[in-house]
Parts: sequence; C-alpha cells; structure tokens
Amino acid sequence: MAASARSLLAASRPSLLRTAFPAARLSSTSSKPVTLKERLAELIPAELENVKQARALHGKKSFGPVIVDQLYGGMRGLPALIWDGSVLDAEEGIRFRGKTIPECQELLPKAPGGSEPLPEGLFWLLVTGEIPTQEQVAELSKDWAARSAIPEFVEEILDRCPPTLHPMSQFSLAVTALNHNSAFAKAYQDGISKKEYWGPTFEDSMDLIAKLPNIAGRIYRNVFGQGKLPAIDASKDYSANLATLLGFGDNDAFVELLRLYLTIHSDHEGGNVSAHTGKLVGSALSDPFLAYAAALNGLAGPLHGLANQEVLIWLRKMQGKIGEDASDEAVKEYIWSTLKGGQVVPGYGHAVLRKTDPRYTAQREFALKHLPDDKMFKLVGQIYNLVPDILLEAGKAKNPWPNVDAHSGVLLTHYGLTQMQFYTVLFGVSRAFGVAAQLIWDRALGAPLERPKSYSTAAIKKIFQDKQ
Ligand SMILES: CC(=O)SCCNC(=O)CCNC(=O)[C@H](O)C(C)(C)COP(=O)(O)OP(=O)(O)OC[C@H]1O[C@@H](n2cnc3c(N)ncnc32)[C@H](O)[C@@H]1OP(=O)(O)O
Ligand SMILES: O=C([O-])CC(=O)C(=O)O
Repeated sequence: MAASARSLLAASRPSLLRTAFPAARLSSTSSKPVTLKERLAELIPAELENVKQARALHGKKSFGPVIVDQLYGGMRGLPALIWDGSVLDAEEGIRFRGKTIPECQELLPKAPGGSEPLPEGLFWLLVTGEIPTQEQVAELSKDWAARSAIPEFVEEILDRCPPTLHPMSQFSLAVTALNHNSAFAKAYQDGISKKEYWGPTFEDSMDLIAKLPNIAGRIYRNVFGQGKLPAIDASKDYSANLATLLGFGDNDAFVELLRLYLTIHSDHEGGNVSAHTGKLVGSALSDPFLAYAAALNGLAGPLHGLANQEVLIWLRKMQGKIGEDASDEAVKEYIWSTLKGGQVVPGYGHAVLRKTDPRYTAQREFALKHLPDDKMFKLVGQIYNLVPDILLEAGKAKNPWPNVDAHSGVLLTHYGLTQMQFYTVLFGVSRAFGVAAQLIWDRALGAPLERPKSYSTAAIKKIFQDKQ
C-alpha cells in the first residue's frame, strides 16, 4: 500500500487501525478478508491521480453550447456533475460501475439458496468498481448489523410523530437527527485536515445505511400498527433483516424481492433529484446524515420517488372506477381521463430514459417467476400495452415508456405490504447506497462546494439584446 494510503487509513477510527495493513498481507496472513474501508484506502491515491490526469488532459475542453432553454427547462442534458457509481444511457438504462442490471444479477454474491444479488455487494461495487467476494459481502452484512441500532432519542422522535405524518417526512426527520452522532461533524469541529475527510464520511455513510432498516421498520410499525420491532440478527443479510423488521422475514420470496429492490433502486447517476440533492448538500460539508435527509425530501416528491405510491393509488382508483377485470377500452378511457384532467400518468415517462426502464423489466421478470397470476401484475401488463400509444398520441411526453415506479408497488402489494404511503421509504433505504458511495468519493477527491451561476429573465434578455 502506498504511504499516502496508509496515512489516509490511519485517519480512520481506532477500531479499524488494527487491520490497517496491505491487502496482500491480509489475505496471506489473516483469515479476515480485506474490508471495504481498506480497499477504498488503497484505491484513493490512484483515483486522485486519475482525476488529476483527466483534468490536465481535458479540463479546458468544451461539452458544447449551453442554450437558454436549458436554464428554463430544468437543465435537461446539461453536463454539470461528476458521478462515478453509475451512468445512465437513454436507450439502454442504468449501468452500475459499467455493469447492467442482468450482469449485476449474474455477478454479485447471493444469499445461500437465493438468486437475487445482495445489495451489500452492490454497495461494494458502487464504492470500489469491483465485484466483492462472498466473504467480503458477509463481513459487510455483519458490520451493518453491528452498527444498526438507532439512538433512543431518535426512536422517541419517531414514536411521537402522528401516524398522519407521511412516512417520508418521518424518515427525513429521523435521518436528520442521526447527525447528532456524526463522526464527520465531530472531526470537522476537532479540526480534521481536508485530506482525511473521507474517513469519517465513510464511517457516517456506513452508519447511515446500517441504521435505515431500524428507522424504516419503526416507521412502518408505528404508522400501520404492526406491533413491536424485533432485533436485528447479525447472522442475517441486510435485506433479510429489513424484511423481518417489517414483519415479512419468514417469506423467502419477499426477502428475495427486497434484495432485488434494494439493488436496482440504489443509484441512477448523479442528476436525479435525490442524488443531486445529496451531493449538493454534501458539498457544503454537511455530514452524510444531513445530506441524505435532504435527498430524501427530494425523493418524497410525486414526480420522483413518490411516484411508486402514486402508481398504486392510481391503479386502485382505476379498479374502483372500472372494476378489476376491465376491458382495454375501459382502461384506455381511464388513462385519457387522467391526461384530460391535467394529471400525469404515474410511473411513465422519464427525464433521461427513452426506452422501457431496465429496472421495470427486472421487476417484471421477478413477477413472471414468482407471481405470474397476480391480478394487479396482469393489470400492470395491460397498462404497459396501452399507455405508450396514448402518451404518444397525446404528443407531449418525450418518453412514453414505463419507469421503475410503474412496477414496484404491485410486487410489494402481492406479498401483503399494501400500505402504499410506505413505498417511497423503501426506495429511500436503497437510494442511500448510491448517494453515500458518491459522498465518500466526493470527500476523498476534494470535490468543491457546488455553486452554479443563475440568471434573471431580465439579465437573459439584456445579454442577448446587447449581442444582437
Ligand atoms: C424514480 C423516478 O424518479 S422515475 C420518474 C417517476 N415519476 C413519474 O413516474 C411521474 C410521471 N412522469 C412524469 O411526470 C415525467 O415523465 C417526469 C417528471 C418523470 C419527467 O419529466 P420531463 O423530463 O419534464 O418529461 P418530458 O420532457 O417528456 O415532459 C414533456 C411534457 O410531457 C408531460 N409528461 C411527461 N410524462 C408524462 C406522463 N407520464 N403523463 C402525462 N404527461 C407526461 C410533462 O408533464 C410535460 O408536460 P408540459 O409540457 O405540460 O409541462
Ligand atoms: O433518473 C432520474 O431522473 C429519476 C430516476 O429514475 C431515479 O432517480 O431513479
């Protein structure tokens, strides 16, 4: 390990110093596999060089013109951010560190007897760009279980929330409150050097992810009256524990669904509202808890993560109005009535994608395997055959195809998780993986405060008047 990597590792918290020696030595003399933090410490110096080189070679090159419509149009297509965990192609969909969803399903470690990837492995991939071993993933599960308890005062905050407060608001409150024990906030107050930011950011990020199941489980049980929260079992993986906290731990298919769900919702490059918000707030050196709570508030919007709730509400309303086995004609009429009412068809369209979202396809394949005869699944399939043509005929949406949110709720409903107001919380548990991975790298690479330039309409008019 390079000397600089060793000093970076020395900045980590004391319990990890014991294992602060090179990966090669670890694998030959110790039965313990290389930990994620150790591997990260090895990768950082090379990546610092890589970024330096990229900037030296390309730093002054242009991506092309920025047009005024992009300022008014939600910055679509504006190259503006660095995000390493994943890249979104408009036609193909997401790749996590270069790997498609089917490739991740094939390559990432699975639970014994399971066939879906463990999200622990996906996190390792997002952080390092590498596929972890089964052993490394098992260690990560154990590490997260060991960090999973939430402070008593956070439990009390949740217990005092009225059940009428939306689960996403409760989620964001609790994550904000975790900032009380932030290693990064403390280290900053203690005068940590910029070069060492990544260490406590890593610790906070691991704590954040580890504590989300207990927060999500508590919200679910409080709001929907599901009884007392069981304890985390350190011998189980993250998804199995989350399923147990929600009361579905005995259902192997549900646990597998959660593994898939948490894997595919984790990251969608950097420009989406939740990821960008997390990065933006993190750039002010707000700690990962504050940054992620902000991200959750963005995820809670109906055009973003809340769309999974909206899809189920829309489907239920449709069934209420036209019955469960409605004809294509009746469904079409219902879709048109939504559009004519000035509303969006939830779960369809996308700011970047121009084809069916591969996350939708992965969930459809799961449904075909596990619940092919489910009535709601059939309705989702029926809608898939009708909505795109209608959106094309309506002539506005640039992408008439379904996104991830068109499918997720139907799967959860099938297993009895019918409380749709809770669905975005599960999305939020998963999205923490992608945001946390980037926060760690942002602090490791010294990413600066974000501060783009804004203009008033008067200024725009003046600039171009002067140029005429
Ligand atoms: C995890 C996720 O965040 S995935 C997205 C989840 N959100 C949804 O499913 C909500 C429904 N979909 C939408 O509202 C949009 O497609 C978005 C927000 C996802 C993307 O928005 P944009 O990039 O602005 O889409 P686009 O450029 O195609 O929009 C052009 C017009 O088509 C409309 N449009 C886009 N999608 C839809 C839709 N599903 N139903 C009806 N109209 C739509 C837009 O509202 C916009 O109308 P306007 O010109 O009157 O403002
Ligand atoms: O990419 C986007 O804008 C929205 C999305 O699908 C996600 O964040 O998962």
